[in-house]
Amino acid sequence: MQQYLDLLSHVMENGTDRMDRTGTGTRGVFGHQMRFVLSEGFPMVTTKKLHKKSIVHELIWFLAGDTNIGYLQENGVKIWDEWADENGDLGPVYGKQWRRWEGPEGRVIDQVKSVVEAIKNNPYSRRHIVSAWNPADVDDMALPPCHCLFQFFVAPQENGKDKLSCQLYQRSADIFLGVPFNIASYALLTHMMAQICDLDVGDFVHTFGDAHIYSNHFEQVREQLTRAPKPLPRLKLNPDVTEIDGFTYADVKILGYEAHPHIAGKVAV
Ligand SMILES: Nc1nc(=O)c2c([nH]1)NC[C@@H]1CN(c3ccc(C(=O)N[C@@H](CCC(=O)O)C(=O)O)cc3)CN21
Ligand SMILES: O=c1ccn([C@H]2C[C@H](O)[C@@H](COP(=O)(O)O)O2)c(=O)[nH]1
Repeated sequence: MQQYLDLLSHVMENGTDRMDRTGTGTRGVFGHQMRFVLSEGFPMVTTKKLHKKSIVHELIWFLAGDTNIGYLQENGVKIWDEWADENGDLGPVYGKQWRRWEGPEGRVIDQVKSVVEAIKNNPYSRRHIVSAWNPADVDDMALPPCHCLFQFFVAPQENGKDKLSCQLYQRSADIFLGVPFNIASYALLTHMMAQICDLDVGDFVHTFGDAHIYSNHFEQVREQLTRAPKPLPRLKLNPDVTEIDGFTYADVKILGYEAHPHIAGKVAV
């Protein structure tokens, strides 16, 4: 995960200090890109311990089209608690847009299902896109989507089997708390999509708009930068799952995850 450590030190050294919506203050850059070759290991940050549970349950929750934190709470995942209303609702956030985008005349679009079909039937298309950024709905969301658009790309390999890559555009990124989750989440999604479409995994490309470190995370970041990255774990998905809606928590195994101790930080609300 040298790419992640490079981003931390790049922003610490070259970022611009600004005030932000939460009143905390950030140091940030505009525009950055990281690339993870998924066949080399599962990109989970090793310089602080991450909660596998939060990452996997959150993705399953997005894929279920759910926008109420009830499922997360039942599974001990608290990362969305601060943004939910008294009924646990977040408004039309990721799950809604991924699975039930509402178009004109009541048309409902399942972007995830459409992209699975398109990858299977027309793999080299340049239109394999899912957008969570729905301008008509943004004002009703508890938080406008940060990881707002992703695209898949299928390419031939010498072994004769095609491979699937994914690129995410993240408009706003909390590098210390959010980004380690976002990397692992999209890497997991890419593995799931590849299995469903009978493809190998290619790269996960992570592209950022405003990539920032909150000022109350500087100390934690300095600590992390003293730590040496460890070898990456491997992901093992249950090979019997053949549909994107078929994955449960038990179908996702992360093997050999060795990390430095957890470093706590306050989330800016
Ligand atoms: N400021 C901010 N940063 C974010 O990363 C973020 C938001 N807001 N709002 C919406 C979601 C919620 N996300 C979150 C929220 C909290 C943690 C967090 O507190 N992480 C701790 C504990 C993790 C756990 O309980 O599993 C960590 O140490 O990673 C991470 C991501 C990502 N998003
Ligand atoms: O998946 C996520 C979700 C949120 N974030 C961070 C990025 C920002 O620090 C805040 C959102 O605030 P805005 O004012 O709406 O940009 O949450 C993240 O890094 N990853």
